[in-house]
Amino acid sequence: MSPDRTDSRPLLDVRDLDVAYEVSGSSWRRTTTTVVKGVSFHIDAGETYGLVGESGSGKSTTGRAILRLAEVAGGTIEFDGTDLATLGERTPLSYRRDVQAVYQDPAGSLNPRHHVGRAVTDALKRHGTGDRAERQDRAREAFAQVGLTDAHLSRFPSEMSGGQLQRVAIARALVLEPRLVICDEAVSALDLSTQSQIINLLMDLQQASGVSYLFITHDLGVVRHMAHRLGVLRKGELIEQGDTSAVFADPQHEYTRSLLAASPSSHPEGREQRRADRLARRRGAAQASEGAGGTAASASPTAPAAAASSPARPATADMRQAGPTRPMVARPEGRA
Ligand SMILES: Nc1ncnc2c1ncn2[C@@H]1O[C@H](COP(=O)(O)OP(=O)(O)OP(=O)(O)O)[C@@H](O)[C@H]1O
Repeated sequence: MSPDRTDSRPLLDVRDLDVAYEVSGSSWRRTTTTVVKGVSFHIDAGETYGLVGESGSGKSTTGRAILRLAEVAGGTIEFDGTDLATLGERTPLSYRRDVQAVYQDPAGSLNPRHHVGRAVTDALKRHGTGDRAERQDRAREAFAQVGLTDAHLSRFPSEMSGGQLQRVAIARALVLEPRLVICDEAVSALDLSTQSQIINLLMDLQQASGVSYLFITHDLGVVRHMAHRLGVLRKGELIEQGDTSAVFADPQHEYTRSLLAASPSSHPEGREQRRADRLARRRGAAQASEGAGGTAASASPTAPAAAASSPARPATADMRQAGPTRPMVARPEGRA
């Protein structure tokens, strides 16, 4: 299913969000510190919104507020037109089903004594889905969707790799057919090749189901490939947001520029580009020493061309629908 929009209302609408944590346990004097300040953004159906910023900038806290795990001190969060503040203290099952999360450490959320298949069947059971046989069928289907086999269902977490466990976490989230998945550093702990596989898997699943992602990461390279739009958090404030390609091409804020400048060192695309640059330099040097005197560009059409033609692509990723060429989801008028 493609992410067709039938109306202009975003799936998630966060407005002027403040989140504060209590920093003093004293019963007579409650001291709080506001770590998310006046943050506003929206996510449309079928869209990926990247939330980036350095450590401690409030990315996870924003995700936690949407999941109702952190108290909203100001502003509103609307999901499909419903203000979460009106839902009452106990989060309704329907909301818990609609909004799922995938975290950095999948093993941490899996019971080491249970087969991983049970994580999926238990999720279905908690939400009252089907009988035992149906839940097992659904788990099998979900595993197949994320590239795992029936044999994986009866493995323990300790018998699986990090990438396989992340697939289990994704299967567990998606089997509930959520409308929004908050991916909080969901690929950060994976090696580059597995990271690319999981990113492509998430993008494929989005294409198939129309699910939206809030993709929280400090890795700008990942966001560049995943996100239709992105927001940059700094010290709890959203200092810049816009279409991913526009922000990368022309960052408006000095802080965004410094983040972008710092990102090549932490991402495969940077490594790939540096590798190509190194190759080009070596070839240039070799030519110079042979007395050819050619530049790297003239000496080696392939290396600089590779660097120039794929400035934004991780070396290991299958970027079928990367960044700017991905079909954009229609946005309501006047929105960032
Ligand atoms: N439970 C808590 N109680 C008090 N302060 C907290 C709590 N959780 C987070 N903080 C503080 O809130 C700020 C934002 O933290 P948050 O985890 O949202 O940042 P982040 O951008 O996700 O960082 P990282 O990339 O390191 O995960 C930090 O200063 C952090 O120390």
